[in-house]
Amino acid sequence: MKIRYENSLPLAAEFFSSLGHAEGFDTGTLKPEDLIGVDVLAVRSTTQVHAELLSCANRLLLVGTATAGINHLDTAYLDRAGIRWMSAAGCNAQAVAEYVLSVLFNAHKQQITNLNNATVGIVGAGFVGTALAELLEVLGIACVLYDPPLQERGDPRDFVSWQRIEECDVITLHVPFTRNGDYATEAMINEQVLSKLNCKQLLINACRGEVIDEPALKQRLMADDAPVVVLDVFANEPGIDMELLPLLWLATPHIAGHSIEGKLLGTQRVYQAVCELLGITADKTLSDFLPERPNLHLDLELCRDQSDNLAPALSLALSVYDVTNDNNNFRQGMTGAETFSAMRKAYGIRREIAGHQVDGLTQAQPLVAAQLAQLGFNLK
Ligand SMILES: NC(=O)c1ccc[n+]([C@@H]2O[C@H](COP(=O)([O-])OP(=O)(O)OC[C@H]3O[C@@H](n4cnc5c(N)ncnc54)[C@H](O)[C@@H]3O)[C@@H](O)[C@H]2O)c1
Ligand SMILES: O=C(O)[C@H](O)[C@H](O)COP(=O)(O)O
Repeated sequence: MKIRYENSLPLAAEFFSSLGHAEGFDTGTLKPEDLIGVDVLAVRSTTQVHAELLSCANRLLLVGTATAGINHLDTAYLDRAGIRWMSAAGCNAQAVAEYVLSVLFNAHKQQITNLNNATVGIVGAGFVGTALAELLEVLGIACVLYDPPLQERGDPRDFVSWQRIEECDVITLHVPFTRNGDYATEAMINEQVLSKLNCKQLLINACRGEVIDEPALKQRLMADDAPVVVLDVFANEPGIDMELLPLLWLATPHIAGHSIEGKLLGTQRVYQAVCELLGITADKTLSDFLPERPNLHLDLELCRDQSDNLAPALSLALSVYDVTNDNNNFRQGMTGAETFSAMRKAYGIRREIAGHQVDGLTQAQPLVAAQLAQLGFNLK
């Protein structure tokens, strides 16, 4: 079994080397002839797997992407060619949900959005949308879901109309990037939608840049009553439109899903698919590789703050991950396509909430303790 893997899959050598001859390649360097004699190709979203790349592949059985998104795979071609493909669906849903939570807590802190009486409109109620809705429910923050494909398939949850989404205080996008079909998402946030949003509304995109019509967004953001916008993803990455950056409240270089757990789970899912292909048991688990849990200390004064019951969760969640640090680093370092890719490559992937232990709580704070435990913190 010959496996080629993109070097950005963390621990790929550890996972794959016992399965056969496993060899890494740097992003952007894989050539069609490198796939001669290869059985498995493992990538992340930064390798476009299309007919031309696969033109010399003579024994390819499986293409696995260690990501949630699949728009970098030509799945129609793979199906026609009889090559199996798989994605790591849901691997980084918690990471993206925690990214959005960090945005929301910063918006609350800076009085852009009062989360105590705001409604969050979640567009796309798959793995990420659902993980986010669960966090918001624990915190008592109102949210509504919009997902016509799921609704049509009989998902029993309550869904709202698009019109209701446009009225939400926060609109957060968690759909795949699709160009065809009844529910194509390409430019679903277009000039018409943007014209209905106002400066009290917050729009977050952590799915794919192409879901927003960027020229229309740029135009809209130049007006006085423009919505507040946060982008983790951009059209044409890594060669993004630099003129957009000063118009955004927060911007990050497509790292919403880059948690340690999310990335390792992505690699593990591809490893499991290869084991299945070989008919062997997948015996390597994430706990073999995850580092020790860091400790956090909760300031008990925050639990006594009667004016804002979100204060303890906000403080802890932002100490786990504060998106404004990534925003600052991005703005300081970003000069063009090369630095966009370099920043993503060098990103110090973070641990998720569940990877943290919290001390400082006493039996006098049972409600706060219950909320933090439901958010995923491990209480000492
Ligand atoms: N920024 C990041 O780092 C990052 C990380 C993970 C995922 N993503 C992106 O986010 C997307 C969503 O991730 P996921 O894991 O939740 O995927 P998912 O497939 O579980 O969920 C996507 C949901 O969107 C719904 N949907 C499709 N078209 C729609 C439309 N027109 N309107 C409303 N809903 C629609 C689907 O029915 C599905 O329920 C991925 O496809 C990926 O592109 C980005
Ligand atoms: O689709 C996904 O899973 C995410 O967008 C993922 O975080 C992308 O990360 P990359 O593959 O570019 O490292």
